[in-house]
Amino acid sequence: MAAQQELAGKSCEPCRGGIPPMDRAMAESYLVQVPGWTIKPDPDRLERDYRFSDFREAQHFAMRVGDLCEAEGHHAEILYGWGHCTVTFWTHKIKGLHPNDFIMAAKVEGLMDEPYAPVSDSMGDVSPTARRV
Ligand SMILES: C[C@H](O)[C@H](O)[C@H]1CNC2=NC(N)=NC(=O)C2=N1
Repeated sequence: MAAQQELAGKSCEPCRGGIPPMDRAMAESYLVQVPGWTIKPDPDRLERDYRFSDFREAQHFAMRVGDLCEAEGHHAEILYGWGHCTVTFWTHKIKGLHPNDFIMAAKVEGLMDEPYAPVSDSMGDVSPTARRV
């Protein structure tokens, strides 16, 4: 938990490539700092599936994750549906894992401590021209 908070306090550094992705041993040493996350292969990526009590809670979480990613300039793949949200990070330029991915995972963990607030009210303010058709 303390290790996770330390990781969450860091910021993502731009990764322009030209370096190898983390090897498994290094990745495992970071993984212990973000309990609940797992490493999936090809390319190596960091993933966690979160459970919620309904669709809107999962949607709310997915949107908060999206906002966090945009703020940090490091973006998750997000898949959500009724009662679940899967969040995946890897670093595209190096086709694998970078410390940025673990920093983001630790920050996403912090979102789980925030209270649920529905998003439908704020979405009502979206101008018609901004809507997708
Ligand atoms: C140019 C820009 O910084 C890059 O394309 C960023 C954007 N967001 C990203 N997000 C993730 N998850 N991995 C990346 O390699 C990545 N690269």
